[in-house]
Amino acid sequence: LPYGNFWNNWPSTTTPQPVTQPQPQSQPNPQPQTKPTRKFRCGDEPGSYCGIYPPKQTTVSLTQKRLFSHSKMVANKYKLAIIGSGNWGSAIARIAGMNVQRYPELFEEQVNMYVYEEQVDGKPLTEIINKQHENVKYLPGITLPDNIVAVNDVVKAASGADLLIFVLPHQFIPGICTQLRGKVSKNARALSMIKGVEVKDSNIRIFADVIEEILGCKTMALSGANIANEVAQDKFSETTIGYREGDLESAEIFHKVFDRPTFKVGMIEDVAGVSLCGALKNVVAIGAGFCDGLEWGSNAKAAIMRIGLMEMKNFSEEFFEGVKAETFTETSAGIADLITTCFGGRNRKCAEAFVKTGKSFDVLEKELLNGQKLQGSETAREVYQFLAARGKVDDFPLFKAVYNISFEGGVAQDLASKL
Ligand SMILES: NC(=O)C1=CN([C@@H]2O[C@H](COP(=O)(O)OP(=O)(O)OC[C@H]3O[C@@H](n4cnc5c(N)ncnc54)[C@H](O)[C@@H]3O)[C@@H](O)[C@H]2O)C=CC1
Ligand SMILES: O=C(CO)COP(=O)(O)O
Repeated sequence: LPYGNFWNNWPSTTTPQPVTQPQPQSQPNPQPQTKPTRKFRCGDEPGSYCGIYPPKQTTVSLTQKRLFSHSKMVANKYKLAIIGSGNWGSAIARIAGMNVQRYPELFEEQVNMYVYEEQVDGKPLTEIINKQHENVKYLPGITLPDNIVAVNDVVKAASGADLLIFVLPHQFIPGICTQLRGKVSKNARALSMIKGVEVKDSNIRIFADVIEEILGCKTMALSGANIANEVAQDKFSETTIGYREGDLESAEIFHKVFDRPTFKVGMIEDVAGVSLCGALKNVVAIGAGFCDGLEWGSNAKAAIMRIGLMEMKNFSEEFFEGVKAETFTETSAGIADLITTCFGGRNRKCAEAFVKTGKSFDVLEKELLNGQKLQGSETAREVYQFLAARGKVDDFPLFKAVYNISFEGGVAQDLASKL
């Protein structure tokens, strides 16, 4: 693997490694040190830094020192709770459940997983999960580790947790966080895996900010090219943690929760960029699905993806501060997730069916997804409403066209002429 050098070099033992500082070479005419023009370089020469992951030696020593001297660590172990149990929620619970067993010195073994209770074949889903260790509705055929415990009360599920992972369809987050308000320690750290945005009139927020504001605990984001069924089968993929300015320490703890040989976790100091990539690529995937429904072929889909990437980046840079261009072009959360979703995701699938059947997205979600939720059509509506409130709709012709075709009766065949 060409990038194997810098994804992750976590040690297999907990023994701190000595840091070897590179010795300066004596040169007859030393040149003044020039800063690289790019903030991040990609390559696997020693010391290279792809922007996704810091170089090996620094990371190993820093991480070990910080994690193992952290006051929480000395007193007791991190307790993890997963808030959500859909297709991705269950896949990520499997990963986290295996990793907390891999690092028993760091984490408490039991991981509560909040399950929105429903009856499946006459039995509560929580009961089925706890007996069979399988989420038969949202991730059938995959065994969950037996330290994952399904809990149907979100406050009980989160009780005592130091690390909270939010992985629910975005429309349910405000309700869930309101139930949790005041019930979660402000010292807990949270991570949002939600691919969506919150829009209220001319205001827009990423869900890491929504969660942080309601619960009062530091929240970062994880997003990537992660079709849940593939991750659950241990097919290789990458993902990206976007962390707050200066908070690499928290990111490193979550890195321990998720990183595995087949699930490589990169990190970048850009919580907004990572979150917005995850939300906006779903709108582009609706456009890609329209292309498939129209049987326009690969060139057309590539064009939608190219234009979509530009709109994702322009939108994020215009309305959010500190977003990094390289999040879009160099991380799994950016270009890689756009590609996988436009080829293999639920949004693409339903948008293809939208064109072929003429049914609405609400109907198709029910008919095709068996309880799973579409995020892209709702995000298209929310982004359009936000842009309309800001008077900026015409600056984003793809987002505008996806909304028009999805909700205003626009003709899918006119997609290209609208761009
Ligand atoms: N499935 C995938 O491949 C991936 C999904 N994501 C993102 O992860 C987030 C969660 O998606 P999934 O886990 O796939 O969910 P899902 O779409 O598979 O499942 C829907 C979930 O919502 C729950 N639910 C239904 N009504 C509810 C209510 N009123 N309150 C609370 N929960 C309710 C259901 O019980 C179920 O767990 C989304 O933002 C999605 O975009 C991210 C990466 C991959
Ligand atoms: O986010 C995803 C893959 O990274 C899944 O996308 P869909 O919701 O379109 O299936």
